[in-house]
Amino acid sequence: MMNSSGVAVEARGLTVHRGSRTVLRGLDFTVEPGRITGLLGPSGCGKSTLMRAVVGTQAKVTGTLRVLGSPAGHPTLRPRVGYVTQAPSVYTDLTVRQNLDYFAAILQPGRAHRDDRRAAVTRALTEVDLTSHEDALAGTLSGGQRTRVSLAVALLSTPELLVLDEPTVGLDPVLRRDLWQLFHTLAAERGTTLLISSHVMDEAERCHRLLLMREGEILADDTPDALRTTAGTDTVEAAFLHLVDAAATRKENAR
Ligand SMILES: Nc1ncnc2c1ncn2[C@@H]1O[C@H](COP(=O)(O)OP(=O)(O)OP(=O)(O)O)[C@@H](O)[C@H]1O
Repeated sequence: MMNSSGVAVEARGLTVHRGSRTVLRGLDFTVEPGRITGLLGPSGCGKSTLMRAVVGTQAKVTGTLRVLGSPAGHPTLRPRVGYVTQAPSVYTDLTVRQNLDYFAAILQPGRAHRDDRRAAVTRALTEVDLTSHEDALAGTLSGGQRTRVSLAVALLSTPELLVLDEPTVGLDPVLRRDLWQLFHTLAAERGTTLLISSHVMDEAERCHRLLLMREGEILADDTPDALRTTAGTDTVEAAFLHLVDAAATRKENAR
């Protein structure tokens, strides 16, 4: 269930401190439901921190952050929000199916749900195209395959919001393309909202909307087309650089 304003995520004055540093600085943004929003920016700009805040695992968060109509991290959001961290979280000594069986049993414990669990595991394996590897030990999989196991775990509960932290990093072009196809299928056919981080600017073109970040601030919140048009550039990467320069000039003039 979305909130009354039809927004999947809404942040107002979102600020996060890590150690003695202010890592996110009073961010205001929204994430549209049923769309793919890309969170792009250079390494260290705060993408993972923002995602951790959205899924409710980040400490020292101030401001307003509402997710699917509830405060971020609210217990009722657990089955509604899927989160895939940068490091794939799989048990290397279990097979692919055993990994999924294990997480399915946490989500839906008890004998009464055995058939539902089996169906959910089979569906998730199919979605990430790992059916042919279901009996392989996770420890013997490639990095990309492990990422897909993590993604399958996140898909077990058919989440309304899927938060993916650099899911395509280190993958070959074919796997990257296949994963992006899956993301678009999830948005189009299931109405899933996806928030996906990347520091690879060419992935920006695959998103419906973009949040461009730099040094804990949001430089732009728009569609790839609108960003290119406004900046008068051919690519989102060039638009990003244009925005960085404009922000630096504004700061300089404000001194
Ligand atoms: N535990 C911590 N204590 C203090 N500062 C931290 C901690 N973890 C991260 N930071 C700082 O917070 C900032 C944002 O980090 P974050 O991991 O959110 O960036 P990112 O954009 O996701 O980077 P990357 O693309 O490299 O994953 C960085 O400058 C980092 O040094």
